[in-house]
Amino acid sequence: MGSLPKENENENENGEISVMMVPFPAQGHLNQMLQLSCLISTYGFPVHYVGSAVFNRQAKLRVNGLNPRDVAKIHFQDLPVPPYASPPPVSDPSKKFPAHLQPAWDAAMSMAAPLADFMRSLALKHRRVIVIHDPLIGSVVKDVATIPNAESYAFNCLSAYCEVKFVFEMIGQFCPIQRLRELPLIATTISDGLHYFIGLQNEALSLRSGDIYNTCRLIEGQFLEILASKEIAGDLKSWAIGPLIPAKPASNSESRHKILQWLDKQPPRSVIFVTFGTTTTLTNDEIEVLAAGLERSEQKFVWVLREADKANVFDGEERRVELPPGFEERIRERGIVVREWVPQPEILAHSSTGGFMSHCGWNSCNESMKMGVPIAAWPMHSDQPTNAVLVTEILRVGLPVRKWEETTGEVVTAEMVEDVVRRLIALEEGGEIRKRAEEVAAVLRGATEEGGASRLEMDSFIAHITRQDL
Ligand SMILES: O=c1ccn([C@@H]2O[C@H](COP(=O)(O)OP(=O)(O)O[C@H]3O[C@H](CO)[C@@H](O)[C@H](O)[C@H]3O)[C@@H](O)[C@H]2O)c(=O)[nH]1
Repeated sequence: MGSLPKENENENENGEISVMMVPFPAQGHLNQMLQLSCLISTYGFPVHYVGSAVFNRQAKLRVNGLNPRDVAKIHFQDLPVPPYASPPPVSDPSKKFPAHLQPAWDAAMSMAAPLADFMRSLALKHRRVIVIHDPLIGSVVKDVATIPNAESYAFNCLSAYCEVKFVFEMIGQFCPIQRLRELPLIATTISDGLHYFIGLQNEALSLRSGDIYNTCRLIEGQFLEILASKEIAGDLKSWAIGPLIPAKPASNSESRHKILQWLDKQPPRSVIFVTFGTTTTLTNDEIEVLAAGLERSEQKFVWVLREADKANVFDGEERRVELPPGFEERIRERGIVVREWVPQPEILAHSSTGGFMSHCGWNSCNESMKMGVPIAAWPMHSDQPTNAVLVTEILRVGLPVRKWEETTGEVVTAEMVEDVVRRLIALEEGGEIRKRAEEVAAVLRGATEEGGASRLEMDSFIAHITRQDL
């Protein structure tokens, strides 16, 4: 274990409480945990962000929409993990789930012992230690049960709608929401390895003292109520405190990214932003279809063409994904393709961005909704098909590229891409969806400002963890 971190002077006010954050090692989870870390730190607590050196470095490097000054207040604690394989992602249309990340997740399980030492060291110095962990990695904090003045909370990085589907699937009971029953089991969209891994976390999850959700009660209230029911949550308290992504994303670099400079020159709401998170590897056929569809739509676009992350993003070169011959020359006047990491929240917040073709990872959904950008939903795996239904059918802030349950494998065509891009950017239908997206954005922004619904729940969580009952 590294040397114990120092705590800032401005943290004295609440110095009797120390908070430890334990993220699941994958980008879509690291950044939500970092956003929550920064929010908690504004209440004056020392916040320790705990993980392997590689994943802590990744979280810091890819700070997303957060103010670097706020991130600087977080104490990153590197814990040892054994070496693990970092193979390249697989491009297989029938297996979209990033099973190549499993070695990193398995290695993270060995953090339990050093993490327990760290918890104990904090527990000696503070009245109470609060451990906030991703439910996907709950077993590494199981020693919380042996420390009288420590308690743990699960921070759920999925939509409440998806959590409902997931929970009823896990307990094997009849899901009360018919639309969720119609969707394929989540277990069929993840790898067997992750399925087994999740099973390992469940026992430790029973130790938690409450649940935190990165969503807003004003848009997902009915699903949060199901999750809080006696049948599911017992007597556990829960708090919906999101979406955590700042409404005005801060820039994390000195210079303005070239995509933002390009967007500066485009008319308002004229550009579709196309990107599929950090766990998607498109097949060559999908790349061809997407390229042809974007070209035929005759709309402006920004396309981030990246492969899924490797288990160690610093390990070797990323494979360069190739486009159909001549594509980039033909679209030069109205499109831009990049292959590197981009400031996604800033791009979504740009006034020229009029739509977002997305795989519907929960971060992307939250970012898009908070910035008021309508979504063209092309889900790939895991929670994404469920999120796609949430945003297109329930919240009505997007259109499906395809209906997940009606198609399988390689069936998105260039015509489908062309059609959805036109409808979203150029046709009246898109205007109506945009209006709805702007309404939802106003609700979410209000909720996360001081005195708003999500911020009040955060205040309530803070009041709970600082209660005087020890
Ligand atoms: O060039 C890039 C690429 C990604 N991002 C950010 O990376 C995050 C990606 O997260 P998300 O949209 O949730 O997609 P995934 O990376 O695929 O996230 C995984 O984790 C999510 C949270 O559990 C799940 O909802 C997804 O299904 C799962 O694949 C977002 O914050 C993006 O803004 C960038 O800022 N720049």
